[in-house]
Amino acid sequence: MTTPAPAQRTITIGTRKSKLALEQTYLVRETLKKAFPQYEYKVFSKETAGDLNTTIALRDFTTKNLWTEELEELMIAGQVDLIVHSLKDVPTTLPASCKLGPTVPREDSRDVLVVKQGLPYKSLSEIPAGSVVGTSSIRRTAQLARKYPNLKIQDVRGNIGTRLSKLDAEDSPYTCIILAAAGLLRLDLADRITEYLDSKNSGMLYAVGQGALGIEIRKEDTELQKMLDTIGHQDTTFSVLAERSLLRTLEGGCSAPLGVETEWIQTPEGSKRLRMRSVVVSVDGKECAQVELDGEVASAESAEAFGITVAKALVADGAGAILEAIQRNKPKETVSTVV
Ligand SMILES: NCc1[nH]cc(CCC(=O)O)c1CC(=O)O
Repeated sequence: MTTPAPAQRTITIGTRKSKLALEQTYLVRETLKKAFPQYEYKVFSKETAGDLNTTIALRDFTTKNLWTEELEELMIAGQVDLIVHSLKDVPTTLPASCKLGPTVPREDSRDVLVVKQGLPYKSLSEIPAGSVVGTSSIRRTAQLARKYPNLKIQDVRGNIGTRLSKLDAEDSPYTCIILAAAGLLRLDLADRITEYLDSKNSGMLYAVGQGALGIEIRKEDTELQKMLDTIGHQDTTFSVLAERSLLRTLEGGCSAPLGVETEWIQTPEGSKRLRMRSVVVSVDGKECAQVELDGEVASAESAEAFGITVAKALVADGAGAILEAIQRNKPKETVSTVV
């Protein structure tokens, strides 16, 4: 005798409508489908406040959680069951009834240089003094001001495709722009990458969570939690927990000019440690706090504890004063979301 199949749950995945957001959502859907073929999967996409307003510099927005809030409301109301985000756009504190689950392997987390089509420059160090670099990120701006004080920085907004067209336009002011590698790679635009930036070649560190996906669910949804436990990639999950704990502890929110670089280091004894480089730079590039630490990270708890340890070391190195100065100079209630 065969037992009747249990009623099949349909899992609705919420996402923004951008090409990148949809690509990332399909990736999670396919991973889930492969591990749990017995479920039905649906995608629900929605334009968020962040997508709809492309003129105001994002750091002047006054609504919080530009990219995430509306989708979270739908999830709390039960209309979607899971949201796929670019993790770096997810605030460090979530609504009380939501949480992030374990996540899939991270894409390349570095920033990249993209040079205007037709120009010969091969690296950031070759860009001539006085050239205009496009970025709207306070983190990229501050680090560029510190390492490349002779370059000029100008806002560039819009999704990745829009930014590339703005760069390549004949009358464009930009010589180059800085983007996340992950977005370009996921959109099959690797040929636009001129140089991968890191602590060694350019001193540029990336945003907390960059290149990773944030998979958000309702706290009470133990079924989906278990499914994510199965597909989750532990190295990624632990590194981003540590990075987000660092950011949360510094309390700069997304507006902190905080750069990180994490990597797993194999010890001679055969265990692994998480190495975290971190930097907080004043917007003009004149002040800088930086710390590199290795941490014993073998659980969610130790990952979060390590983030706090790095935050304390950064504050001891002067990060507190830099962040306070930024808070003081900002209009009240304003949050920056371009990271
Ligand atoms: N802030 C926008 C944003 N959010 C996520 C990505 C790219 C993908 C990622 O970092 O995961 C980008 C574009 C960029 O910074 O170039």
